[in-house]
Amino acid sequence: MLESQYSAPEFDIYGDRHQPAGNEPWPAPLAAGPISAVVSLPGSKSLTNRELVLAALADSPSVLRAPLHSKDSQNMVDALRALGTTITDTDATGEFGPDVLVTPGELTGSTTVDCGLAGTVMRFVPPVAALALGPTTFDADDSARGRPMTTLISSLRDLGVDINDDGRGSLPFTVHGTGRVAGGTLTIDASSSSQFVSALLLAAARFETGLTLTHEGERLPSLPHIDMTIAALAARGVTVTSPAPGTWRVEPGPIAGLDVDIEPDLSNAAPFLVAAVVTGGSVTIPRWPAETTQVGAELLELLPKFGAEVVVDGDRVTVSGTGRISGVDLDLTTAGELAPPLVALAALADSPSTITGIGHIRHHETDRLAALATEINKLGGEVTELEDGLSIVPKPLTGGLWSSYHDHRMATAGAIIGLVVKGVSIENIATTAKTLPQFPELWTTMLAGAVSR
Ligand SMILES: O=C(O)C1=C[C@@H](OP(=O)(O)O)[C@@H](O)[C@H](O)C1
Ligand SMILES: C=C(OP(=O)(O)O)C(=O)O
Repeated sequence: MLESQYSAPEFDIYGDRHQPAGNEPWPAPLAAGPISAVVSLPGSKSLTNRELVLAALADSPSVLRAPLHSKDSQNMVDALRALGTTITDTDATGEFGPDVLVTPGELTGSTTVDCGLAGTVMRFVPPVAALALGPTTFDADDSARGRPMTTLISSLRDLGVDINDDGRGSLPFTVHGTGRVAGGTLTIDASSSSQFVSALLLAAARFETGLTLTHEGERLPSLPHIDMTIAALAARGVTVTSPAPGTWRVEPGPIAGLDVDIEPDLSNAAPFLVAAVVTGGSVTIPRWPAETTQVGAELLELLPKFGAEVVVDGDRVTVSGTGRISGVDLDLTTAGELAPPLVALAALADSPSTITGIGHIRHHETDRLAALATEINKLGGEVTELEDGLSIVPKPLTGGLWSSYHDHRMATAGAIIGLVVKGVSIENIATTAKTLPQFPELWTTMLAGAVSR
C-alpha cells in the first residue's frame, strides 16, 4: 500500500502550479487554427463522490478504480475520514492517480467537515453525519457558504435529527448524530438542487425504516444526477423504486462493498469538445462509456444542434466543427451543469440563442446566469438574463479580464472564448482544480495540435 495521495498535503491537487506567479491572470491561449487533439480526462466528480459516500456506508471494503483526484474529491475524502472511514491509495496507479481502497468503520463524528466549494460534500455528508455517534460541524469556503441548504436541514430535522444552524438555514451548522436515524416518509422541495434528493437517497438504506421521499415543487432540475444516485445504490444491492414520478422508496438494508470503475468526467469533456466546434477542428475523447448516467453524455445530442458533427467509434467520441456555429433554443433543465461551456459557444455563434430551464444555476458555485452575462458583456457581448436562463446575441468580442467567481466552469468558459478572441485573461485559473486540476495543462497540450491557418 502506498502512502495515500489523498493524505499528502504537499501533493498539488489544488493546481497552484498552474496559477501564474503572484496570482496573475492566466493568458488564455489563442488557437492558431483548427484544433486536432485526443484528450484523455480524469474521473467523474459526481461518480467519485457518490461512490466514496456509499463505500463509507457499506458493510465491507470497496475499491474505486480511476477515481477523480481533485479539490472536491479531496474534501469528500477528508470528510469521510473525519467521520471514521479509512481511505488509502492502492498500489495500482492510472494516468491521473492511484485507485483507492475505502474501508468502512464506525461513524464516530465529534469532528468538523470543510466542504470547500463542493455541493456534493455539503449535501451528501450531513445525512451520513446524522448516522454518526457525535456532533459534526460543517463549514465551507466563504464563496460557498451561501449555497442553499435549508431543504436538507429541514428534511433531516423532519426525520428527527437535531441540527444547530443558529436559525440561518445555511452553512455553518452542526449535525448532532446519535448513531441512528429512524427514517420514514418525507416530502421536500428540491427545485433549487437535485442534490437534496440524492443526499437523502444515498444514506436512506441505513435509516431504520428506509425512506419514502417525494419531491413537491415547481421543478426538479438535473434528473440524470438522481438516476446516477439510484444506479449507484442498485449496483450495491440496495432496493430503490420509484412508485410515482417524483417519489422514490429506498428499502432499509445493507449497502454492499464494491470494486467500481469510475468513468471519465463527461461534463469536463464539454470545454474540450466545444473547443473543436469553436475552432472548426476536431477533438477525440477516449474511454467514453457506452452506457452512462452522466449528463455529459447529452453533449452528443446537444453539440450537433450548434452545427457540430459527432462520431462515436467504439469507446472514442470525436466532435468536429464545421466552420459554422448555429444559434440554438435549448431547455437545459436536465443538464444545467453544461450551461457555462454551451453559453460560451452560443456567444461565438452565427445567430442568437436562448437557453432556458436553468434558473437553479444561480445557486451553483456562483450565480452563473449573472456571471456569464457580466463576463461576456464585459468583452462586448450582448447577453441578457432571463428569469430561468439567458438570451445570447453574438457580437464581435474583444480581449479583457474574465473573472472566475471561484467557479471552475466559469474559468473554463472564459478559456473557450479566449481560443478565438485575442487578449482574454482568466482570473484564478487555479479554481479549475475543483474538479480538474490538470485543466491548464490539458488545454495547452490540446492546443499544441492546432493547425495554423
Ligand atoms: O449530484 C451531483 O453530483 C450534481 C448534481 C447537479 O446539481 P444541481 O441539481 O444543483 O444542478 C449538478 O449540477 C452538480 O454539478 C453535480
Ligand atoms: C454545480 C456544480 O458543482 P457542485 O457539485 O459543487 O454543485 C458543478 O460542478 O457544475
